[in-house]
Amino acid sequence: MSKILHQLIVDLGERSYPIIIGQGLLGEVDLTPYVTGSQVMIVTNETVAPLYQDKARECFPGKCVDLVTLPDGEKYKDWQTLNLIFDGLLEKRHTRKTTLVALGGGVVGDMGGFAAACYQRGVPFIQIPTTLLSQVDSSVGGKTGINHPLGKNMIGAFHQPEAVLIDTNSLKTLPSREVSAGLAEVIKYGLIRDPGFLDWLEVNMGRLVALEDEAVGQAIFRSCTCKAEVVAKDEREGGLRAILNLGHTFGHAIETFSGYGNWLHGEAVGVGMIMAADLSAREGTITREERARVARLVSLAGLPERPPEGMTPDDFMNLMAVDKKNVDGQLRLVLLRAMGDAVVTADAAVENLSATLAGFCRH
Ligand SMILES: NC(=O)c1ccc[n+]([C@@H]2O[C@H](COP(=O)([O-])OP(=O)(O)OC[C@H]3O[C@@H](n4cnc5c(N)ncnc54)[C@H](O)[C@@H]3O)[C@@H](O)[C@H]2O)c1
Ligand SMILES: O=C(O)C(=O)C[C@@H](O)[C@H](O)[C@H](O)COP(=O)(O)O
Ligand SMILES: [Zn+2]
Repeated sequence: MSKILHQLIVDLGERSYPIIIGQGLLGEVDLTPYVTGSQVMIVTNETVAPLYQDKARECFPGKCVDLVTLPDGEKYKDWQTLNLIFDGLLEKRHTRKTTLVALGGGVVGDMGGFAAACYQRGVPFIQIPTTLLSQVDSSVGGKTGINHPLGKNMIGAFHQPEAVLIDTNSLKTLPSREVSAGLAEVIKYGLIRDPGFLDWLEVNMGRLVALEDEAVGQAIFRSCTCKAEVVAKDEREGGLRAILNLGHTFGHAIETFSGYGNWLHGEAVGVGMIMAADLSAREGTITREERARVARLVSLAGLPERPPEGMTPDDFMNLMAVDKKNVDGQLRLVLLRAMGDAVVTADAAVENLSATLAGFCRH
């Protein structure tokens, strides 16, 4: 039985779109109102295709539906693999009226969205996220792209979807390591904007790790609400949106250092948020107890608390030097002004940053 639990709108004027959240929605919800032409191309990967492609096809009755299956993994979030999507579109003669559908986790979502932004100078797309991370974060907001060996998500475009369909039942096949990775981004929302959500997470983390339906539905709804509000205020990251990058300056450095896919995005962001909290405590904006509270939450989610063995402060500094938030060569970090309140700043004292890096790189 299918049940829509929540529906919200990302309010972007003529580019507004719904996020439909519920149980058993795949195969039950008719998505053709969000499709303009007669053709649909589902972009997915070799893990997700056998699990969900049949149900996904059923969301597009009366349409001509094709499928491109990508290899699975963050290491394939690159130019070469992106090109497989264009190959499939051209081989099947998809026109500029086609609609792409990204069916999978954040990797498929970011690549499918970027392909949609580029193909014949831009075609519409729909997000059907199937990991917790993609349901709480990557499917919303229109950031799309691929990695470069020298930096995460360095090539991409802002391209908003027509709709986001979140079926929480798809999480039942997700490995527990991936559930924990998704919880890192959930914790992020509490830290940047919603102190009440932080309190709730402390009480309910066990239920989330165990994927209890009611708790997971709540966490997805609150996360998407927070992201939708921030994106509606600052679609292209002119200012406020950068708070969604809490933990990512350190986290992206960890992902690039360790080789894409060895550390999951959520794992790297979890450590990055503890590092950002540590630096905030050194800057005096939160207490040492609050810093410990962040580490505890990350650990409760089943995530690592320290960067990879062998990563040095210099590795961090070199990789963070290409961070997209930097301006005129100045490192800008998202720090906590208080628990539940984040700010982007270039003003962290160099000696405090050095102390944070030294503390975390001591193994
Ligand atoms: N665009 C954004 O705003 C944004 C936000 C956050 C993260 N991201 C990006 O998202 C990516 C991470 O996304 P992710 O954590 O979803 O990883 P992922 O896409 O690699 O998916 C994780 C794993 O789960 C598998 N999988 C997906 N759905 C499944 C299901 N229902 N059952 C079983 N297995 C399933 C995938 O095949 C993969 O092996 C990173 O590249 C990150 O940079 C983008
Ligand atoms: O949507 C955003 O904005 C975010 O920053 C969300 C992040 O969780 C996500 O990982 C995003 O892809 C990072 O963007 P980037 O611009 O730092 O590459
Ligand atoms: Zn992220």
